[in-house]
Amino acid sequence: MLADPSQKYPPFSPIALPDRQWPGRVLRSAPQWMSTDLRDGNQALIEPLDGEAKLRFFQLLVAIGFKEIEVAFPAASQTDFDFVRRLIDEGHIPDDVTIEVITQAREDLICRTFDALRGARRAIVHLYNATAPQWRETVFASDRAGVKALALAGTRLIRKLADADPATDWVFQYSPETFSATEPEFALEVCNAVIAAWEPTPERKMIVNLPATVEMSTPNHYVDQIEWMHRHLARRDSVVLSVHPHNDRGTAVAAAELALLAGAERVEGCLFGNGERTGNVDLVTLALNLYSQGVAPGLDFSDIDAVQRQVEDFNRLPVHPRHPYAGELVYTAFSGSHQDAIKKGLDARRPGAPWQVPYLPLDPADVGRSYDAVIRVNSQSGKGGISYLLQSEYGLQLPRRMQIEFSRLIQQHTDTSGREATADDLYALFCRHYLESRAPYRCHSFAQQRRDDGTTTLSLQLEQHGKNRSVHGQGGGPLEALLDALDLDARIGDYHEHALGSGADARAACYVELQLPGQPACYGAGIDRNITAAAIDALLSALNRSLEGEAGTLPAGHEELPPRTVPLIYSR
Ligand SMILES: CC(=O)SCCNC(=O)CCNC(=O)[C@H](O)C(C)(C)COP(=O)(O)OP(=O)(O)OC[C@H]1O[C@@H](n2cnc3c(N)ncnc32)[C@H](O)[C@@H]1OP(=O)(O)O
Ligand SMILES: CC(C)C(=O)C(=O)O
Repeated sequence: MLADPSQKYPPFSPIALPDRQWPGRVLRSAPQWMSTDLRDGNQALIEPLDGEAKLRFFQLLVAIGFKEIEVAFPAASQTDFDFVRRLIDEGHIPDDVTIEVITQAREDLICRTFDALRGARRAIVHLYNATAPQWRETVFASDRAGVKALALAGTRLIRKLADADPATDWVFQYSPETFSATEPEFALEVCNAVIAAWEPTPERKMIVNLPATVEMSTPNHYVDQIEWMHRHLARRDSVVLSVHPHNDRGTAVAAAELALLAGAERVEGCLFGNGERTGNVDLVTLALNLYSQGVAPGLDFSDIDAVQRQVEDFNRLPVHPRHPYAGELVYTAFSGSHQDAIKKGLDARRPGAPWQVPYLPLDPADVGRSYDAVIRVNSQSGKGGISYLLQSEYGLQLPRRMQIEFSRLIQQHTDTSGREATADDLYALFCRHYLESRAPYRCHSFAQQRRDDGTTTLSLQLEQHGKNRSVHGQGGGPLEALLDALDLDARIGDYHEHALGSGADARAACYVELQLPGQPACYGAGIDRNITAAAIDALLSALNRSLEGEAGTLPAGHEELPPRTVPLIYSR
């Protein structure tokens, strides 16, 4: 790269528009959408769509809700010509949908375009020619007058052919291609000449489409150009002002949104931003940006995954995992503090209340995504995400201090593997560390008795260091009785239980925090249909883990047991 790029890349010269109106405005309604997936998108594909794929793509666009669809450049290829004919001849165009086709300003191409459209109920004929100095000189070897004459000749021929075929409701669209690189007063001169030649009326409007064929500047400058045109175009009430931003600088979405503030009424683009080079503006993002600001976009992305799968299949191009609203990872949080905040936000949701989940601008359910995908766990994750997944996928509600302990274990695991841990991985690790910690102590069977004085006696058949033993103990509840039976000088800190499932299949999940003398506290867990069995297993799991040296995973400041706030165990 150059140390000083200013000679090679002179900066864009913005238009002067000190009284611009667009910055203070707010978008309150959706624009007229035009999908050019089958034209601008298609011309940018490594393998352009065949007729069959075009038809299925067209049907997808109709199902999403597009009312204007640019279907082809019919004079460019037999495939495109035949596709337009097929749409018309086989009656694939719903009454409320208008097809659009593009043509250069060349007589033979325009005539062929009309051949393709014969018999259409309604059609937009889209004429384009580049107007910027570089194209005037290099492509057309011409000048301003020549380029304007080209546009006028094309317009007049289209008008003649349209007038000769009144059975079709013709709509005319003109695009000064390379508009954003064109001197504004020349772009205006050409557009106004074309408008005068077409003579649109408020009842029979024409479309003037102002493309950022190549994105030349920050969006504010493009939008100043749009507002200036909006103010100066002739017969403004007879013109639908349209924009067609490309994404060379990565700001096409911003350019389109601001252009709508500046007076544009229509946007042309492609799903997921397919199109020449860096793509056309992404209509999915534009629509869902509106939706997440409370504006109905008129396009339906309720099953965004299905739309994405089909578009990837048609275009043979992947949608980026971080693509706004659609990417595989966009409803996912890996980092601990985000997961914590999302979990709290999801827990606090009330039906009918405004969506207020931190870090998620859109409810994933509205686009057919599930909450399960919201949180994923890697080495950057904290207890919030881990416990969310364990709870949502397996119903396990770990107490807070145990969440901290378990998240340390998961972090060791993900640090070592360098990989994401799925909910299944988390559960497997939970089983391995807690539920399967069955040595040196394991309970085979027990009998419990509750006396009139409120004490519990417990008799157990235990396996201890590989040997079977019978032990007996008593206490205020089964856990105290178990400590007594084991003759253990240990303290029980936290105790937590909840049901897993319901009805006849319900099981109890118990979590016990135990501290052996001189050792850090440590959790154990047990799950059983019998609640006392689950509690005994949980205590023995904590004991085994302590004896196996698994204690000590609680971080600094958490080693000491807190004062107990719950009774050691239910008395039933
Ligand atoms: C920005 C956009 O996306 S615009 C749409 C662009 N899409 C496409 O080009 C895809 C389909 N195009 C094609 O298949 C071909 O270009 C065709 C069939 C339309 C024309 O093919 P060809 O006749 O071989 O011409 P080619 O594409 O090389 O075009 C160059 C000629 O067209 C002229 N031309 C280019 N654009 C236009 C225009 N809008 N109006 C009139 N003439 C034009 C050029 O000046 C050049 O003329 P020259 O040969 O006298 O120098
Ligand atoms: C012809 C126009 C609309 C175009 O595709 C572009 O400028 O990118």
